[in-house]
Amino acid sequence: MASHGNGLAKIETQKMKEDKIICHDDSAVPVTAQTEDELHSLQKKKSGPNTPIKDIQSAFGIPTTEVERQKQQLQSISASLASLTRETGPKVVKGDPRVETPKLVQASQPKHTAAPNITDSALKFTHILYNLSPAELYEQAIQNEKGSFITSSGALATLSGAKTGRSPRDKRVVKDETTANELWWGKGSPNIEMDEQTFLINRERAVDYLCSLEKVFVNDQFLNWDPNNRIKVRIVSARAYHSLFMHNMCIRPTPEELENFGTPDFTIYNAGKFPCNRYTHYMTSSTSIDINLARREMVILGTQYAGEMKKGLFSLMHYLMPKRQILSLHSGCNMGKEGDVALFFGLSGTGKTTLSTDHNRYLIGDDEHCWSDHGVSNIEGGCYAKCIDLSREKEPDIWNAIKFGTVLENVVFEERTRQVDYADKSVTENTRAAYPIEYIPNAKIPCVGPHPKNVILLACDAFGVLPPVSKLNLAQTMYHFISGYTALVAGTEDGIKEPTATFSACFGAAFIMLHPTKYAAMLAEKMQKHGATGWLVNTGWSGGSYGSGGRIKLAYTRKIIDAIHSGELLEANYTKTEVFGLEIPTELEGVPSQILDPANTWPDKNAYKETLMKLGGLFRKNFEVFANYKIGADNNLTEEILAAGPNF
Ligand SMILES: Nc1ncnc2c1ncn2[C@@H]1O[C@H](COP(=O)(O)OP(=O)(O)OP(=O)(O)O)[C@@H](O)[C@H]1O
Ligand SMILES: O=C([O-])CC(=O)C(=O)O
Ligand SMILES: [Ca+2]
Ligand SMILES: [Mn+2]
Repeated sequence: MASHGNGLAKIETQKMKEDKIICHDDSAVPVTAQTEDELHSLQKKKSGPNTPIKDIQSAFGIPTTEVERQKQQLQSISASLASLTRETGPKVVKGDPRVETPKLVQASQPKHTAAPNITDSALKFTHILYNLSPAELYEQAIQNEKGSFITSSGALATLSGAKTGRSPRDKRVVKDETTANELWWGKGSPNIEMDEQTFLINRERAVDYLCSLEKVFVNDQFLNWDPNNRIKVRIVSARAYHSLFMHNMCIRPTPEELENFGTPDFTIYNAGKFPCNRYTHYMTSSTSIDINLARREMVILGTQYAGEMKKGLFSLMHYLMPKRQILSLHSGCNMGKEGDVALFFGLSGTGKTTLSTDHNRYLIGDDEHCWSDHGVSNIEGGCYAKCIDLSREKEPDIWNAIKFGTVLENVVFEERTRQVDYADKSVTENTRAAYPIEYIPNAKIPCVGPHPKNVILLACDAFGVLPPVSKLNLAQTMYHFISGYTALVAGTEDGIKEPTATFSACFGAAFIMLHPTKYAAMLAEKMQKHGATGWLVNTGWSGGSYGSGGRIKLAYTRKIIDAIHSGELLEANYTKTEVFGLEIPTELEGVPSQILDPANTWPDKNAYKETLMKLGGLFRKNFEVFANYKIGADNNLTEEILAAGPNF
């Protein structure tokens, strides 16, 4: 070996035979790409109509009809985003500017012959990210939206900003000649009026904001699994978080359905954090959620809480469906192996999602349904579960649904491992997971079912005086449905910090559009016709009020619900409670008998009686406004309902 100056031997490469020339452990054929760009372009395969075609002129092999269709689709989006006050702009282009810059599909713009009033906004391009996939939305969120992270289970953690719940006091509905007569206005109603002109001002504000952005997200999706009553919705939003949330919560079109989507029936303009102008008439804060039924549009300004979109669409359904003799319901819904369907009504936090998600039954949906002459259908394509104190043991199906694709709102996680701490309320109590319904293993797809057999009214009674379960007759069911009692659990509605007794007609006064008695009459008619049994289940306190007693164990509530489904509870022995006159079972397998009657659980009997009377009084007072309304065609029913309230 030849020695060099530094004393080390020079390594000589031996001449080898052809097959031994290169010494490597890589048996694969090397890439054929000549440049890095070329290599990266190999990575992505072209797919369905969601991917913009690169260049119309050289769209080799793509039929002109496809080019035409894409153009039409873009023109439709362009029309959605058009200013109502200016003649030009924005120019909309499909695709992410950073990824697709040189070759984009562009809507043909109207020709302007040396327009003297040309503006900068008319010269600007707005890039449209149309029905992106969850993976693409993850990338968009992580690149552009602070507070977006992948958790250890693969979910996308996001922050909803200053608002971590809905803002019902900032909701406005346009009052015009039609809606003035059709909708429920005034005391107790969720519909606070605004005029058409103000709506247009807010609409323009949202559209201008959205078009001023480099890119906006557009989702074209469906509501309602009943094919005869499907509604096409378009959601225009500023954040990937919003786009992924709605991707999960609305029904996802197949590529074929998307191709033939056409014009939407309803459009949401979600400007997120961009506020409304408080000098505008009717505006009382910098948040505004505006519904215009005639224009089939909704505008969101000054809140990024995604639940506003979900519940805004639910309000729309509460208007559209009753017109077709279909009852819209703020309820969960599941079905047993024998095809027995149960509805779970209840206000926020009472257990609709938790109790309709049941390993032994098929999940039809967790929150919003329709009941037509053909049975029930889910309005949505996903679930929106509370996740405060979520545990794998108590709620395994929800736990397992929190994986890739799921939006996790406002949760706290360990900095490095990204392990979520579901007990942490640092951001809010109202932490939420939004996931597609098929993430629940026993989801029933399509999400439809036969007529309900059981109608379960859930109340989270913070007073601790309502029994864990009572069997209701029809009049009692209607009384409690119209009352819509619960103790609102902190957080879902902005500004409410601890449980307080609330009454919310139809268990959803924030979303109904017509007078509560209209929905109640439809429910009574349907329950009677299909022989459904009503139940009142208290998922709240036992052994004392909030502060002294404790919340009824979820395991006991599940046993109660099981006994309702199986028919076992119908066969039980019953006694009647004082004041509310509720039929309560004396025994129920798996549940300690002494908790079935709340009178037995309170250490202080006088305190119990006092609290019971107090709640009875609150029910009475609340019902006064309904005393003058007739429910359905039958006068007897109205009287029976009035008599079904507390008696003392
Ligand atoms: N006995 C019980 N029954 C039902 N839920 C209980 C019970 N005890 C505690 N909980 C908890 O109460 C919460 C019920 O919330 P859930 O998400 O089911 O409400 P929801 O009715 O679906 O509300 P929303 O309409 O806001 O989605 C869950 O966090 C659940 O774990
Ligand atoms: O809308 C929300 O934020 C959550 C929800 O389901 C409800 O409040 O009923
Ligand atoms: Ca829910
Ligand atoms: Mn709800």
